[in-house]
Amino acid sequence: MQVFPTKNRQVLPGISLVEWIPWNDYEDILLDRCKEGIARITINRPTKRNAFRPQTVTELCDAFSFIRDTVDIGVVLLTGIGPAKDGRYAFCSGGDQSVRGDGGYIDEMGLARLNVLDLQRIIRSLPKVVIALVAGYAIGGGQVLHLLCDLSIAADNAIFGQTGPRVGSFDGGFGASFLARLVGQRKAREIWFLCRSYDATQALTMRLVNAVVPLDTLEQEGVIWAQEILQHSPTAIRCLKAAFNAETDGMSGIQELAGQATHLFYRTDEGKEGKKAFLEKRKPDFSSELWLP
Ligand SMILES: CC(C)(COP(=O)(O)OP(=O)(O)OC[C@H]1O[C@@H](n2cnc3c(N)ncnc32)[C@H](O)[C@@H]1OP(=O)(O)O)[C@@H](O)C(=O)NCCC(=O)NCCSC(=O)c1cc(O)c2ccccc2c1O
Repeated sequence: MQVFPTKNRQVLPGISLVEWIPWNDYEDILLDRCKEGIARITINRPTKRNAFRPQTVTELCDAFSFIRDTVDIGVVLLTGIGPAKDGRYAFCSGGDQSVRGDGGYIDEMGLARLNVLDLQRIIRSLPKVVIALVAGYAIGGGQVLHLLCDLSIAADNAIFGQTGPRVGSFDGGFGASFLARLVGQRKAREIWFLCRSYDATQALTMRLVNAVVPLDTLEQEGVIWAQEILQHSPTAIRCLKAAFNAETDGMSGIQELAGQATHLFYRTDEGKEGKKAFLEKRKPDFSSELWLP
């Protein structure tokens, strides 16, 4: 992947606390990183209120995979570019209805896709912290994306809502069940059944977001939160994320948490002895290991 020359590109209003370095060339998104260990992904379709088409989602999946493999990045800020030419902001307005066909959203090959579901799982299982920075609309599948981020900071102009039952769609996965975990069954049913909009203060009250800040300080706040997280133990954070997921994500959540345990075990002398003995064609010697309480 190409690293471009330094150029601090602005995607939200306000002063940047870090220097963003463009990181890869995409059509629908912008991927930047800074030397402090933060990546920033920006949905860049302002004329559509940052709605996603299959290509947008493919690019987002690619960016998250790249971030996963970059060991000096610990936190990702996910946002939508703004303002649009009409002065309005959007985090993301969900699936691009203009390319919706029978069975999904039509990609360049003419295939109907719901590939945002893949993206949801990628964000969920990324062993790093993802923070949504929501300016303006987080609607439909865009509201679900913000929901799937570990933390969410809203600008004071943020508007959240579901439109599925109005536009003939629904997300019965994380979009319904994880929402209910966050805001409670009654509120989640209200959000989906009535398709109303909720402002940033209402979102904070129902615990849909962690904080509300002035629009001009949204990115700064995200960077400050990221910098605080980055001072802490990467292993503790990744195990905690897996532990939170295990509580809600069934067998795949347990798999993630167990994977972290295996990852740690492989780094111990005890774990290494098993492999070493196999390769040396001898019985493993675990006699120096203690059966700890
Ligand atoms: C987001 C809005 C409330 C903003 O309203 P506003 O009045 O500010 O702006 P406009 O409506 O005039 O929009 C400006 C401009 O953007 C276009 N646009 C906005 N949103 C979309 C969109 N989602 N798709 C395509 N285009 C969009 C709009 O047409 C205007 O274009 P012009 O050319 O006319 O200037 C409001 O725009 C709004 O309500 N948008 C639609 C929100 C919506 O219904 N989203 C889809 C929900 S369904 C979904 O997201 C979804 C996706 C999935 O992939 C799933 C997968 C699996 C399960 C479920 C899924 C799912 O539910």
